[in-house]
Amino acid sequence: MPSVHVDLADRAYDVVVENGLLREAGERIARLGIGSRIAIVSDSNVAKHHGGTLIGSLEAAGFETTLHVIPAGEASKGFGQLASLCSEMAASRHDRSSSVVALGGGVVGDLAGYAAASFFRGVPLVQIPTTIVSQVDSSVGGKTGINLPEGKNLVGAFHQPRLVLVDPETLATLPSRELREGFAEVIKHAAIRDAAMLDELMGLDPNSTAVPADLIARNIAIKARIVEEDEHETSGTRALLNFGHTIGHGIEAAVPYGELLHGEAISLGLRAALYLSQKHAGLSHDTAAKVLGLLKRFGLPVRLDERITTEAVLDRLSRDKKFVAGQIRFVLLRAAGDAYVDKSLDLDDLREAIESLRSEP
Ligand SMILES: NC(=O)c1ccc[n+]([C@@H]2O[C@H](COP(=O)([O-])OP(=O)(O)OC[C@H]3O[C@@H](n4cnc5c(N)ncnc54)[C@H](O)[C@@H]3O)[C@@H](O)[C@H]2O)c1
Ligand SMILES: O=C(O)C(=O)C[C@@H](O)[C@H](O)[C@H](O)COP(=O)(O)O
Ligand SMILES: [Zn+2]
Repeated sequence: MPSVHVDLADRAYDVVVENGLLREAGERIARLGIGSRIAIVSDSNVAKHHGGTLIGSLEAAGFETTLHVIPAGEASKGFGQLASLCSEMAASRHDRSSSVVALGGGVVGDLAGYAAASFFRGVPLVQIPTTIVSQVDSSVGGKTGINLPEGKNLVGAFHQPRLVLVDPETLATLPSRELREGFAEVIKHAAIRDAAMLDELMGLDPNSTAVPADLIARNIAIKARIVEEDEHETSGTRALLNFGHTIGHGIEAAVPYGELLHGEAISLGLRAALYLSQKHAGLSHDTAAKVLGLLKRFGLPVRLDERITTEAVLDRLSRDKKFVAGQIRFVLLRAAGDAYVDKSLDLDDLREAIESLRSEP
């Protein structure tokens, strides 16, 4: 079964992808040689389906565990839940010999990851992702953090996990909306780095939770190679993973958190980025249509709800980390698999792209 090594000097780790892996989590984590106490962080849906299996496996391997369950959904990725989680960990007498295991989607992974980065100034983190978004994207690369009302992911830290355990079988319990949203990140990876995957995705059943392990691993490898090149997003390579995210994050934050799932907002952001890529980067109509067709095939939104105003989206996106000294660093696509960071666009260009989302594609 596939495994991807993320080669980051003293922060290197493996991402293991294997059906049934959750049941082996205890054994695998024990091999890391970390302390014997573990704070498991999960959410109200995931804990119900998969918490028992994880606790059983960790305890069989000799770990002492505490379980910390946050309410499911994006609204939990904020200071309130971070504070409660850190307090619960302190009250449970966790210390520098403890580790955090995140069991859930990207919300759990980002929040628990940030708690691990900051509790006692940093404790080891293991990610066990249970959504497509988290299996192909958020559990890998070390971005952790929380949202502010002003915008997405505005507070956080880089904290690489010590191990990532991806069990595709955990996707069996994922509802269909949450399954489909994950493909926005898969389509993003294909668009920026793997033109062949765009064609292959046409043959995938959008409603099946039996997502092939090798497709998940291929996405992880795309992300891992980019992260190895530019771990802290300083050279610009890692910014390519933000394709569709400038306007997407603006849309996600313009409505109450959780109303739109991350992948749904990114789908809209991808359509807007395709519009700008055709206009400013010479992207062909055929390639733009192919990517857009995939978003539609996976049932992702491509039209912006009229209740979401363009000004609200611009307000949120203008606080994004990709704005540096007033300049927008926007990811455009020249061709399938060929993305770059453009610095020539202004807010009027973005306004036009948001407006383009009002029409039927
Ligand atoms: N750190 C990164 O690099 C990175 C990358 C991509 C996304 N993100 C972040 O990830 C978040 C989105 O993650 P998400 O889409 O996984 O959302 P999520 O974590 O909210 O999960 C979506 C829903 O699915 C439920 N769920 C999760 N796994 C389940 C399972 N196996 N069975 C049944 N229900 C399950 C959850 O309870 C939740 O209701 C956003 O906050 C986004 O900003 C971070
Ligand atoms: O890992 C990255 O780098 C990404 O950009 C992956 C994105 O899919 C993800 O949504 C990430 O959280 C965005 O990060 P941000 O720094 O733009 O907030
Ligand atoms: Zn994303």
